[in-house]
Amino acid sequence: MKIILATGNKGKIDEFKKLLPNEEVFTFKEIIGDYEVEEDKDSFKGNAVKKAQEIYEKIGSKDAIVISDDSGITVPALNNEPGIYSARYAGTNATDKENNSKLISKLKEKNLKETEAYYTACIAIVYKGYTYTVHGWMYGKVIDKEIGENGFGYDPMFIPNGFDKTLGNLPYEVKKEFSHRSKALKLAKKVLDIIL
Ligand SMILES: O=c1nc[nH]c2c1ncn2[C@H]1C[C@H](O)[C@@H](COP(=O)(O)OP(=O)(O)OP(=O)(O)O)O1
Ligand SMILES: [Mg+2]
Repeated sequence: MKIILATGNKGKIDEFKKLLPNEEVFTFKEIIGDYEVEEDKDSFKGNAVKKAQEIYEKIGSKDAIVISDDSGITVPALNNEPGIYSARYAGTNATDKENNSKLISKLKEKNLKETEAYYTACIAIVYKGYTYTVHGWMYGKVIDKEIGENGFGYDPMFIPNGFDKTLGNLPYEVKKEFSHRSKALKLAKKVLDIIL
């Protein structure tokens, strides 16, 4: 099956390719080149739907299977920041490093060495003009420093429940078992089984 990912995030693309080893996975950039979808909705679902629908329209083939992912990390002790603003926490086009530094300063302001946090992923599928959405979550805590180089984004600051290391220091096999993205994609595969 040919699947087109409506994402420009390299970390997500690597994970989707590992999670879909038996499918032909393309990124939208390989098909239509550079394109930016404005993420102006107020939920992961709103932005995931917008990204998948806009890329599906741009590609212009009814039979294309387009999959988007809108995701982020929520820290209840910081009034649920950064949430849907995770990618632009430190400003438009902020790097992962800059976003992590901002989260670290926010935690330090509140003297929080560690606190509960969770990742959310909403995956939207668009096929034959119809849109389907599924969600997945991963629970754990964030710490006020970055440890390890594995993963991407906030992973060096995130310790999943049941572990004592950050995702920066855990192999991808662990993240693959429990991640918000893996869980959402399991549901997305069930949707594809039904609609294709
Ligand atoms: O597994 C994850 N491990 C670490 N960090 C993560 C993860 N999942 C999402 N995140 C963070 C990265 C980014 O700061 C934000 C996603 O923002 P989000 O708009 O969905 O993605 P993006 O702008 O990087 O790429 P795109 O919109 O093209 O899919 O949450
Ligand atoms: Mg984005």
